Amino acid sequence: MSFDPLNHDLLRGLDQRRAVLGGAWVERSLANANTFTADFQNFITRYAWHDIWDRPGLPRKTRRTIVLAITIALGRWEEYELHVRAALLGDADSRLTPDELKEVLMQSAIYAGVPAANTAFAHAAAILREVGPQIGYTLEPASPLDAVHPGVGRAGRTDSLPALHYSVRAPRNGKRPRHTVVLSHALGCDLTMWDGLANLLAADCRVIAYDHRGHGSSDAPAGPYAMADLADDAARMLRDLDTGPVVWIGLSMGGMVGQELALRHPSLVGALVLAHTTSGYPDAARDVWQQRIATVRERGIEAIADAVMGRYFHDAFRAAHPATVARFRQRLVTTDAQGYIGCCAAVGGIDTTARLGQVAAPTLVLAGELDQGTPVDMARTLAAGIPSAQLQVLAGASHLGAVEQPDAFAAAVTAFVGML
Ligand SMILES: O=C(O)CC1=CCC(=O)O1
Repeated sequence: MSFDPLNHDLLRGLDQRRAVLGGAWVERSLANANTFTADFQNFITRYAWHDIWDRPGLPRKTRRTIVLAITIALGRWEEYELHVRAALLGDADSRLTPDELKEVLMQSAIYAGVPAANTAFAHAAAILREVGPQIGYTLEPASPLDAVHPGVGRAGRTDSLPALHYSVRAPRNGKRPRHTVVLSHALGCDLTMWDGLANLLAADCRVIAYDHRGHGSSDAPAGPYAMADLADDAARMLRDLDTGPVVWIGLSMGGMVGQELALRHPSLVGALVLAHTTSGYPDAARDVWQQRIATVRERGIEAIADAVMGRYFHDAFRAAHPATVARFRQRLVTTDAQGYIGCCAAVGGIDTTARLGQVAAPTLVLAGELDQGTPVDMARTLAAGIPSAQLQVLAGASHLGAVEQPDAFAAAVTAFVGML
């Protein structure tokens, strides 16, 4: 067997170390080695940089994150600073943005303790001041009083009445929003039904979610309401928030409000996603809405809750996701009964079919293959009536398709929004 004079592990380790920490730092460290430290440098290059960092099982970015968290937890500030700098300046695939670094530090505050995170923030801020110009980042003054959870957004209420509770997520990329998107929930739900989609869209859009009157934390005035009232509510909120034309994404009742908003306030609607919704019910179904109102009035929302869950989610979903169903059921039965009844009247009375031709906004109509509340035929009527509408049917979805099939729903919405 021939003897290979090269120590491949050492050379591989050096390559990896250069890739993670930068060539200049590694050359300096090699040049500074001496009779006392050279063995140790050789050892860590092979064992840390080759044996561990060269393992393909985790992406380099994940390994960077692990090192940051551990050095914070151990208070190894020299090593931490080295890796913060390297993480911010690293290659495009493995570098951390300042916002991602912030998230690592926030999480470390919980797992390693606030004093450790305090020091970690101070060191990282000093490094950001230094490398900011290289990575296009400027530390600006900002008040902790203005800080909001980025996964929830800034909550607010309209000054005008009935007061509507809403949340606004700013685009996470810090740039001008690509669009302002409004998420409008179904009957008996609230704005939290949109959390997943809202956070996805907030990558580059301003995202507003709100509670309809009679729902969530919005006011519940005495009913009955008409769909025009709910659309005028939305218009009022959008004017308060100075949105200009929005991409309206509404599911079921939220889609009905979207239609009426586009008809009554066309300048506020740039595009529409009408999901699991209808432009009108046949007479028999209108009677069913009147029966539902009577039942809730006499016996409360609890009396209809199981039937509603049966329409919102199909059997297999209910069996596989009992906690999700329980959460939506709890939301439904804790909805203000007067507000719920008021909205049932608006939903039962929806009647836009004859006016759909006036909807000018580009529209995506989404239907659930298994939806019994608003069957696919109702979606076909919408798509046929709205001049620039396209129809997409989500296979295997029932009424709350956005909850049953969040990925398919999000894919359809993001593809549509991406084309606007
Ligand atoms: O409550 C239902 O059964 C279905 C429904 C109609 C309007 C809405 O938002 O959900």
